[in-house]
Amino acid sequence: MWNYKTPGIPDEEFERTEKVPITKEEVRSVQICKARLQPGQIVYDVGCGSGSISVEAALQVESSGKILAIDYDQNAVDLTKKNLQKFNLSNVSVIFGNAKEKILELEEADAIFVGGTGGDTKEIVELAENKLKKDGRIVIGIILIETLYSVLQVMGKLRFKDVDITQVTISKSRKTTTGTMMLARNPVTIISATRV
Ligand SMILES: C[S@@+](CC[C@H](N)C(=O)[O-])C[C@H]1O[C@@H](n2cnc3c(N)ncnc32)[C@H](O)[C@@H]1O
Repeated sequence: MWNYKTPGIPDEEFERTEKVPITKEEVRSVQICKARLQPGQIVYDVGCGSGSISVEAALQVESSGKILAIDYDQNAVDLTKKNLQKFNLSNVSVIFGNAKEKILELEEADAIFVGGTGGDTKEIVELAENKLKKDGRIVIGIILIETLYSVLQVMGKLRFKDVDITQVTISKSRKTTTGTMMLARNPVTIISATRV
Protein backbone atom coordinates (compact mmCIF):
# COMPACT_ATOMS: atom_id res chain seq x y z
CA MET A 1 0.00 0.00 0.00
CA TRP A 2 1.14 3.53 -0.79
CA ASN A 3 2.07 5.29 2.43
CA TYR A 4 3.02 8.80 1.24
CA LYS A 5 1.12 11.50 3.11
CA THR A 6 2.71 14.32 1.13
CA PRO A 7 1.60 14.89 -2.49
CA GLY A 8 3.82 13.68 -5.30
CA ILE A 9 2.97 10.10 -6.20
CA PRO A 10 4.94 9.32 -9.39
CA ASP A 11 2.80 8.96 -12.54
CA GLU A 12 4.27 5.49 -13.07
CA GLU A 13 2.52 4.28 -9.92
CA PHE A 14 -0.90 4.82 -11.50
CA GLU A 15 -2.70 2.43 -13.81
CA ARG A 16 -2.95 4.15 -17.19
CA THR A 17 -4.77 3.68 -20.49
CA GLU A 18 -4.30 5.57 -23.74
CA LYS A 19 -7.95 6.60 -23.75
CA VAL A 20 -7.91 8.51 -20.46
CA PRO A 21 -5.77 11.59 -19.75
CA ILE A 22 -3.93 12.02 -16.45
CA THR A 23 -3.02 15.24 -14.64
CA LYS A 24 0.77 14.93 -14.52
CA GLU A 25 2.60 14.51 -11.24
CA GLU A 26 4.06 18.02 -10.82
CA VAL A 27 0.87 19.80 -11.89
CA ARG A 28 -1.16 17.49 -9.66
CA SER A 29 1.07 18.33 -6.70
CA VAL A 30 0.47 22.06 -7.12
CA GLN A 31 -3.28 21.48 -7.42
CA ILE A 32 -3.34 19.39 -4.25
CA CYS A 33 -1.38 22.06 -2.35
CA LYS A 34 -3.71 24.81 -3.55
CA ALA A 35 -6.73 22.93 -2.16
CA ARG A 36 -5.25 23.01 1.38
CA LEU A 37 -6.98 19.77 2.31
CA GLN A 38 -7.51 18.63 5.89
CA PRO A 39 -8.48 15.26 7.39
CA GLY A 40 -12.24 14.75 7.46
CA GLN A 41 -13.08 16.98 4.51
CA ILE A 42 -15.54 16.31 1.71
CA VAL A 43 -14.00 16.87 -1.72
CA TYR A 44 -15.30 16.63 -5.30
CA ASP A 45 -12.99 15.63 -8.14
CA VAL A 46 -14.89 16.83 -11.21
CA GLY A 47 -13.61 15.12 -14.36
CA CYS A 48 -11.63 12.53 -12.41
CA GLY A 49 -9.96 10.97 -15.50
CA SER A 50 -7.39 8.47 -14.25
CA GLY A 51 -8.34 9.18 -10.63
CA SER A 52 -4.86 10.47 -9.76
CA ILE A 53 -6.19 13.59 -8.03
CA SER A 54 -8.83 11.52 -6.22
CA VAL A 55 -6.11 9.20 -4.93
CA GLU A 56 -3.89 12.02 -3.66
CA ALA A 57 -6.85 13.89 -2.17
CA ALA A 58 -8.11 10.71 -0.47
CA LEU A 59 -4.75 10.33 1.26
CA GLN A 60 -4.91 13.94 2.45
CA VAL A 61 -8.45 13.82 3.88
CA GLU A 62 -7.72 10.40 5.45
CA SER A 63 -10.37 7.80 6.21
CA SER A 64 -12.54 10.34 8.08
CA GLY A 65 -12.93 12.34 4.85
CA LYS A 66 -14.57 11.53 1.53
CA ILE A 67 -13.90 12.13 -2.16
CA LEU A 68 -16.71 12.25 -4.71
CA ALA A 69 -15.15 11.59 -8.12
CA ILE A 70 -17.24 12.31 -11.22
CA ASP A 71 -16.65 11.56 -14.89
CA TYR A 72 -18.94 11.09 -17.89
CA ASP A 73 -16.50 8.75 -19.63
CA GLN A 74 -16.97 5.11 -18.64
CA ASN A 75 -13.26 4.46 -19.39
CA ALA A 76 -12.30 7.13 -16.84
CA VAL A 77 -14.70 5.74 -14.23
CA ASP A 78 -13.28 2.22 -14.70
CA LEU A 79 -9.68 3.48 -14.54
CA THR A 80 -10.35 5.57 -11.43
CA LYS A 81 -11.83 2.49 -9.73
CA LYS A 82 -8.74 0.47 -10.69
CA ASN A 83 -6.45 3.08 -9.16
CA LEU A 84 -8.50 3.28 -5.97
CA GLN A 85 -8.15 -0.47 -5.65
CA LYS A 86 -4.43 -0.27 -6.34
CA PHE A 87 -3.93 2.29 -3.57
CA ASN A 88 -6.33 0.43 -1.29
CA LEU A 89 -8.59 3.46 -0.77
CA SER A 90 -12.18 3.09 0.39
CA ASN A 91 -13.04 6.75 1.02
CA VAL A 92 -13.79 7.62 -2.63
CA SER A 93 -17.17 7.26 -4.37
CA VAL A 94 -16.98 7.21 -8.15
CA ILE A 95 -19.98 8.70 -9.94
CA PHE A 96 -20.65 8.10 -13.64
CA GLY A 97 -22.37 10.99 -15.42
CA ASN A 98 -22.22 14.60 -16.48
CA ALA A 99 -20.97 16.79 -13.65
CA LYS A 100 -23.45 19.48 -14.67
CA GLU A 101 -26.23 17.21 -13.43
CA LYS A 102 -24.47 15.07 -10.83
CA ILE A 103 -23.10 17.97 -8.76
CA LEU A 104 -26.65 19.05 -7.95
CA GLU A 105 -27.28 15.78 -6.07
CA LEU A 106 -24.18 15.93 -3.86
CA GLU A 107 -23.72 17.09 -0.28
CA GLU A 108 -21.81 20.35 0.30
CA ALA A 109 -18.04 20.26 -0.20
CA ASP A 110 -14.99 21.66 1.56
CA ALA A 111 -12.98 21.62 -1.64
CA ILE A 112 -13.70 21.09 -5.32
CA PHE A 113 -11.24 20.20 -8.08
CA VAL A 114 -12.37 20.98 -11.62
CA GLY A 115 -10.10 19.55 -14.29
CA GLY A 116 -10.08 19.44 -18.05
CA THR A 117 -13.80 19.91 -18.53
CA GLY A 118 -13.30 22.22 -21.55
CA GLY A 119 -16.44 24.03 -22.74
CA ASP A 120 -18.37 22.98 -19.62
CA THR A 121 -15.90 24.48 -17.16
CA LYS A 122 -17.54 27.89 -16.73
CA GLU A 123 -20.92 26.29 -15.95
CA ILE A 124 -19.33 23.74 -13.62
CA VAL A 125 -17.55 26.52 -11.71
CA GLU A 126 -20.90 28.28 -11.24
CA LEU A 127 -22.49 25.09 -9.94
CA ALA A 128 -19.48 24.36 -7.74
CA GLU A 129 -19.70 27.75 -6.07
CA ASN A 130 -23.21 26.85 -4.89
CA LYS A 131 -21.96 23.56 -3.44
CA LEU A 132 -18.91 24.89 -1.62
CA LYS A 133 -19.11 25.54 2.09
CA LYS A 134 -18.02 28.97 3.34
CA ASP A 135 -14.20 29.09 3.29
CA GLY A 136 -14.20 26.09 0.95
CA ARG A 137 -11.54 25.93 -1.75
CA ILE A 138 -11.92 25.61 -5.51
CA VAL A 139 -9.01 24.53 -7.72
CA ILE A 140 -9.45 24.63 -11.48
CA GLY A 141 -6.92 23.20 -13.95
CA ILE A 142 -7.11 24.82 -17.38
CA ILE A 143 -5.32 24.16 -20.65
CA LEU A 144 -7.34 26.04 -23.28
CA ILE A 145 -7.06 29.84 -23.38
CA GLU A 146 -10.75 30.10 -24.27
CA THR A 147 -11.61 28.22 -21.07
CA LEU A 148 -9.26 30.43 -19.06
CA TYR A 149 -10.93 33.56 -20.37
CA SER A 150 -14.48 32.35 -19.71
CA VAL A 151 -13.62 31.11 -16.20
CA LEU A 152 -11.90 34.37 -15.25
CA GLN A 153 -14.93 36.31 -16.40
CA VAL A 154 -17.29 34.26 -14.26
CA MET A 155 -15.03 34.06 -11.16
CA GLY A 156 -15.35 37.82 -10.69
CA LYS A 157 -19.14 37.54 -10.45
CA LEU A 158 -19.21 34.66 -7.95
CA ARG A 159 -18.63 34.51 -4.16
CA PHE A 160 -14.88 33.95 -4.28
CA LYS A 161 -12.01 35.79 -2.64
CA ASP A 162 -8.22 35.56 -2.91
CA VAL A 163 -8.37 34.37 -6.51
CA ASP A 164 -4.92 33.06 -7.42
CA ILE A 165 -3.79 32.32 -10.96
CA THR A 166 -0.68 30.18 -11.28
CA GLN A 167 0.69 28.91 -14.54
CA VAL A 168 2.77 25.77 -14.31
CA THR A 169 5.19 25.06 -17.14
CA ILE A 170 7.12 21.87 -16.62
CA SER A 171 10.11 20.62 -18.57
CA LYS A 172 11.40 17.10 -18.10
CA SER A 173 14.84 15.78 -18.86
CA ARG A 174 15.56 13.28 -21.59
CA LYS A 175 18.88 11.58 -22.31
CA THR A 176 20.24 12.08 -25.82
CA THR A 177 23.32 10.59 -27.39
CA THR A 178 25.29 13.73 -26.45
CA GLY A 179 23.83 14.64 -23.04
CA THR A 180 20.60 15.55 -21.31
CA MET A 181 18.03 17.87 -22.85
CA MET A 182 14.93 19.44 -21.33
CA LEU A 183 11.61 18.86 -23.08
CA ALA A 184 8.77 21.29 -22.38
CA ARG A 185 5.22 20.17 -21.67
CA ASN A 186 2.18 22.34 -22.32
CA PRO A 187 1.54 24.99 -19.67
CA VAL A 188 -1.40 24.43 -17.31
CA THR A 189 -3.09 27.36 -15.61
CA ILE A 190 -4.38 26.67 -12.12
CA ILE A 191 -6.98 29.02 -10.72
CA SER A 192 -7.68 28.64 -7.03
CA ALA A 193 -9.89 30.64 -4.68
CA THR A 194 -11.77 30.60 -1.39
CA ARG A 195 -15.59 30.71 -1.15
CA VAL A 196 -16.65 33.82 0.75
C1 LIG B 1 -7.88 16.05 -18.19
S1 LIG B 1 -8.97 14.80 -17.66
C2 LIG B 1 -8.74 14.89 -15.95
C3 LIG B 1 -7.57 14.15 -15.45
C4 LIG B 1 -7.63 13.85 -13.98
N1 LIG B 1 -7.60 15.06 -13.18
C5 LIG B 1 -6.52 12.91 -13.53
O1 LIG B 1 -5.93 13.17 -12.48
O2 LIG B 1 -6.25 11.96 -14.22
C6 LIG B 1 -10.58 15.51 -17.84
C7 LIG B 1 -11.71 14.55 -17.57
O3 LIG B 1 -12.91 15.32 -17.45
C8 LIG B 1 -13.97 14.54 -17.95
N2 LIG B 1 -15.09 15.49 -18.22
C9 LIG B 1 -15.10 16.54 -19.08
N3 LIG B 1 -16.27 17.21 -19.00
C10 LIG B 1 -17.02 16.55 -18.06
C11 LIG B 1 -18.33 16.73 -17.53
N4 LIG B 1 -19.11 17.73 -17.95
N5 LIG B 1 -18.78 15.86 -16.60
C12 LIG B 1 -18.02 14.83 -16.18
N6 LIG B 1 -16.76 14.61 -16.63
C13 LIG B 1 -16.27 15.45 -17.56
C14 LIG B 1 -13.37 13.85 -19.17
O4 LIG B 1 -14.10 12.69 -19.51
C15 LIG B 1 -11.94 13.55 -18.69
O5 LIG B 1 -11.84 12.24 -18.17
